[in-house]
Amino acid sequence: MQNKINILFIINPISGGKQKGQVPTIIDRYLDKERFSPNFLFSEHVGHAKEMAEEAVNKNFDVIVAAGGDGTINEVASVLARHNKILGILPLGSGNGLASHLKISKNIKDAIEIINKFKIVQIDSATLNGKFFFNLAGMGFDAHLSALFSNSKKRGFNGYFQIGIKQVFTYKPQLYELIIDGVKYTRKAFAISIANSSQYGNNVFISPLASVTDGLLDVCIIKPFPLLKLPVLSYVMLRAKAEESSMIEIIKGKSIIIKRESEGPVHIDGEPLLLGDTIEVNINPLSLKIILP
Ligand SMILES: Nc1ncnc2c1ncn2[C@@H]1O[C@H](COP(=O)(O)OP(=O)(O)OP(=O)(O)O)[C@@H](O)[C@H]1O
Repeated sequence: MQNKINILFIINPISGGKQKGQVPTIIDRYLDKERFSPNFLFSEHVGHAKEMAEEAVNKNFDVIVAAGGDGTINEVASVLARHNKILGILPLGSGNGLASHLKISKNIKDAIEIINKFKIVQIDSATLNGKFFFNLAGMGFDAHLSALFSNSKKRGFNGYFQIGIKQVFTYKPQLYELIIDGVKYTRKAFAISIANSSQYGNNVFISPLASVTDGLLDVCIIKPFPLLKLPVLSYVMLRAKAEESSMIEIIKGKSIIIKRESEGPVHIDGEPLLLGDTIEVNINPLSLKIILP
């Protein structure tokens, strides 16, 4: 008989605002144990999933499953991309942007079935000032919101929505200078998202035609807009119509430099970070092995 594959599940107990105590039991029930030998660890703080993933790759784990949202995936995948190991996803986050783009079911039993089938594909990753991201990074309103969200006790889609709706009334657009594959653009923007995948999560699309295997990033510039047009912007994103809308400009590229008015927050896969006024983003084509449907 072939050796079993050592697979580690790193579970974020707080992602998505749902209890995860039963998750190991459920995985144990549905995972193909002829093929896999499972282990389970819960993250205890920000950065812990990354530390555990580092330890695991040094201990012969070839597959690590991030059981959480985009932040958990980011911590685990940042390690796996460097070590050429395989990522699995159980989407148990609030937005689940990357998992939604990749059509990984949010039903845990179905998501485990995807792992059982063990189809491995390579996708692009990107770095922002040297830090990996896999779904979306951004600045402007997005980053402002994710900084507030991470300091609040609210989680889940409703949490995001409640904070977002208050902030949209007071946020002021910023001026940016962008150099995308050597071409210069000056734009005032409400937000700039740099998209590897198509969506923030919860089927809110910023770049509906984005591909995680095209070797390109989509720089999505949300132009300043009067508040009266907020429902239109919401419609555009929920109906995946950014390409047809005059409210969003999308420029594709591999190498992006953005100079902004001042230092401030950015977000990397939804997790906020304070950075200086110059941001550099690059794509790493087909650099992450991942289990996909
Ligand atoms: N035990 C813990 N206590 C507090 N924070 C944790 C713990 N374990 C992990 N974290 C942090 O929780 C944050 C949020 O995780 P994650 O992004 O997976 O969930 P989410 O925000 O609910 O989902 P999504 O990003 O898909 O919207 C990450 O920054 C992660 O580092």
